[in-house]
Amino acid sequence: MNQVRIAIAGASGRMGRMLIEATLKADDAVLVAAFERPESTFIGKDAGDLVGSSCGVTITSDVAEGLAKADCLIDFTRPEGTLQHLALARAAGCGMVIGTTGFSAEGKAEIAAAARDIPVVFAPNMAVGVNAVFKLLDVAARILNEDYDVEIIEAHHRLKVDAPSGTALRMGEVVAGALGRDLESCAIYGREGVTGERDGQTIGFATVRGGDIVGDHTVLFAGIGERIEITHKSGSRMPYASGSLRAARFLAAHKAGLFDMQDVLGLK
Ligand SMILES: NC(=O)C1=CN([C@@H]2O[C@H](COP(=O)(O)OP(=O)(O)OC[C@H]3O[C@@H](n4cnc5c(N)ncnc54)[C@H](O)[C@@H]3O)[C@@H](O)[C@H]2O)C=CC1
Ligand SMILES: O=C(O)C1=N[C@H](C(=O)O)C[C@H](O)C1
Repeated sequence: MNQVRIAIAGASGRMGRMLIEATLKADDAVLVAAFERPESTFIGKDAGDLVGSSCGVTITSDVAEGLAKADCLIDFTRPEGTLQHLALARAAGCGMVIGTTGFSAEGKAEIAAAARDIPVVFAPNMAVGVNAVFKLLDVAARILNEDYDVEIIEAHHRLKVDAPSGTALRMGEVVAGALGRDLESCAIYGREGVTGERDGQTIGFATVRGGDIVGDHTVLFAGIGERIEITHKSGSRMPYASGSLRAARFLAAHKAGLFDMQDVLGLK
């Protein structure tokens, strides 16, 4: 069996550790490199030690050298880190799975440009269940159409730095697309003071941050006399890691191109 050679950026992060664990457990993938920032106290440590089983891969900040051994870089870091890694992956001809959220429009354009040379899966949520929910939202929005007010509520742990979550924003894009609206012009990110009555064309977002909530998302369609709520709740980060490995295997069959998890799961 040809094993996919995986490099992981942000190795000591919440997702980095989960990805190391998932890769070490997979029969068809092998961990070949693990990266951290130069100032990290984890540099020089065995990546496997982060999940309780040494594996002989030393955490390094030399991304270019590590990528020379890899088929795919899985990156869950921060936009600025991901974009630096992207340039190195492009130079090395290495595929990339990008789970990082919070990119500006310019950052997204950089990813699209790099994907002309290397294969990239870029998705705000790698979990199969969330990607199923994206499809359900499209169907629900088309059926309910203009008669229901749409509000998107998300909750995450206290350490999350971007808001609304990438997943909530994608949910907004799916619903807006189904209703023929442009999310950029119809999104309302929070309300305060005398806001006036609700404009039926808007899509509202509400963000909750606290404790160790892994990730909850609800899309509420509020009508007259009834409400529909479509909810996904994450109990673990492992579905994100398993989905990322699935994306890495998918990339092995592609030379270049920008994909998301809907492509990986055959949902388009
Ligand atoms: N697409 C998906 O399915 C999911 C996406 N995420 C996203 O992944 C990202 C990371 O999430 P967590 O693991 O919870 O964060 P975290 O804070 O636990 O880990 C981030 C890691 O990236 C490293 N890092 C930060 N800035 C860097 C830079 N400039 N260069 C290189 N490395 C850098 C940190 O040292 C750390 O190891 C976030 O954007 C989050 O929203 C998280 C879970 C699922
Ligand atoms: O930061 C997180 O934790 C998560 N981030 C992603 C997002 O912003 O949507 C995915 C998931 O919700 C967990």
